Amino acid sequence: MTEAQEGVKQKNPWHRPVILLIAFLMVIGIVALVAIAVVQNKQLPQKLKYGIVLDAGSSHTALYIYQWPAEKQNDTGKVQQLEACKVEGPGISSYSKEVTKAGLALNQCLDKAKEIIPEHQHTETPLYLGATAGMRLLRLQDEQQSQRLLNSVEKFIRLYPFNFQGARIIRGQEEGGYGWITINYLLGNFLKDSGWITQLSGGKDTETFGALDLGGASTQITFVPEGDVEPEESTLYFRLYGTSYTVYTHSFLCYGKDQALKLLLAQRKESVSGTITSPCFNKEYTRNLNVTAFYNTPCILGLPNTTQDIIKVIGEGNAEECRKHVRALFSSTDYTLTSCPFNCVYQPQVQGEFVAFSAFYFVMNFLNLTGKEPLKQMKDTIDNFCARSWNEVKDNFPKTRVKYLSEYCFSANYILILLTEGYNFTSDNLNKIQFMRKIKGNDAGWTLGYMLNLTNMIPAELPSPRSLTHTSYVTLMVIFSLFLLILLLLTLLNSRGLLCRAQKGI
Ligand SMILES: O=c1[nH]cnc2c1ncn2[C@@H]1O[C@H](COP(=O)(O)OP(=O)(O)O)[C@@H](O)[C@H]1O
Ligand SMILES: [Ca+2]
Repeated sequence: MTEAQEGVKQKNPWHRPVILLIAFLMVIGIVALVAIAVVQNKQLPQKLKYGIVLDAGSSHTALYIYQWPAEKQNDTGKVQQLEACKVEGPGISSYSKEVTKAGLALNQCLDKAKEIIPEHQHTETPLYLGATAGMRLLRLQDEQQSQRLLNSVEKFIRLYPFNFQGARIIRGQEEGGYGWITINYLLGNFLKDSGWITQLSGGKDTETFGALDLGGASTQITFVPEGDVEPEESTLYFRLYGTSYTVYTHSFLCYGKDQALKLLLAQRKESVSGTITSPCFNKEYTRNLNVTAFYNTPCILGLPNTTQDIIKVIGEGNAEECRKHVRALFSSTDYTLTSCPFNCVYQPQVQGEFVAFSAFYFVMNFLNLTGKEPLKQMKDTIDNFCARSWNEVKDNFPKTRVKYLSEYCFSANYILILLTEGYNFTSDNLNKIQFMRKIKGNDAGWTLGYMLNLTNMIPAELPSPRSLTHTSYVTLMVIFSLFLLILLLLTLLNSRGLLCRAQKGI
């Protein structure tokens, strides 16, 4: 050993352990980097799974195909809608007199599902059919007939190779609850970030959004209230991803927009000439109602007192008056199946954000009122639309279905009163409602939540994290890279220091 080297060793007695430590830390850093990259980028088998849900609504049936990666079925937001197929013709409850036709009508959409889903997966693909308020009403009218209809539909669906789980009429509470699950699942509200970092720091729970669903025969409101929920029949308890939710829900049968229109027109007194006037239709609009067919619903107790088979409805186009008629619906006990529907039904104060979908969206979207417009602007827009003559409206919207177009004046006023006087939204919190048809490419509705629940795809507890979120991945990579860089610099500085000292012969 030279004198200089001896000197370095004596003046820097710690240099060897420091270098050893730095080398050791560098090795750890490199191993960590490689481990993170391997975990994050490990090849996951790409098997996809499928599920089918048929939404047998009062006005029409729709078939939804969902798809998800087999290995990630318990993660939130992994299930995606692959296809929505609208079944031709009316809802299945309209086939009560010709039950075999209800199933036949489904064949186009079921054939489409056969084409879309790979053949070798047909038998493992679950298929559910849930019928809503149209069938609830038919069951009230004639329970046996509604069962015959469901049996006939089931028989037809069994001709297909899918793993059919049966056709049933879902309860109003389920319809509300599954709609709430769907929107919050799609918005990612059950779990903001399932990555390691978030979970290690306590896993933040996000506020859920309330769900407002307006169908043809019923409407549902579902949300997590601030205080306690009562009574029991309006309470849903969910444990999802490690969090417990107590949810208020109520479904108003007969208060979907099609049944509500029947209730509204049944209130009107017919004139001697067999006509009724209604402020809820545009001026110059006329419609002939076949009395037996139109009023054939258990929502109306008995047919209106009329001598005619056909009643002519004449529009007056007056939104202010229309709202008075709608208001009367909410307190009337004359015709409604559920007497005293809104004032007597317990509902906690609405709170938080809401998503309003189905007919809420269709109607408000038509009137360009989906941008959280203030109440006054909503009223003005609706008033102006109702005041337009039917001929002008028809000319302006030649592509819109006449059935929908003719009812937008009524539907919009109905929605306004339902929200403000039924559900008690005020001008201050009406802007908490987002009118949406789709969330991230998926239709907002009860079907996705129904399938997630029946296939046990929402775990009660938080699944153990398998890989990192992109943010966590990038953060860890940056931290370890910086760590390695610092070590590298330290090593360089250290060796330069040694060199200098060696050169200076210290
Ligand atoms: O484009 C549209 N414009 C207006 N209303 C629509 C449109 N598409 C569907 N609807 C309405 O949405 C409602 C859907 O109700 P659905 O058939 O789901 O009944 P349900 O949920 O009460 O069983 C019906 O009133 C239907 O007329
Ligand atoms: Ca519906």
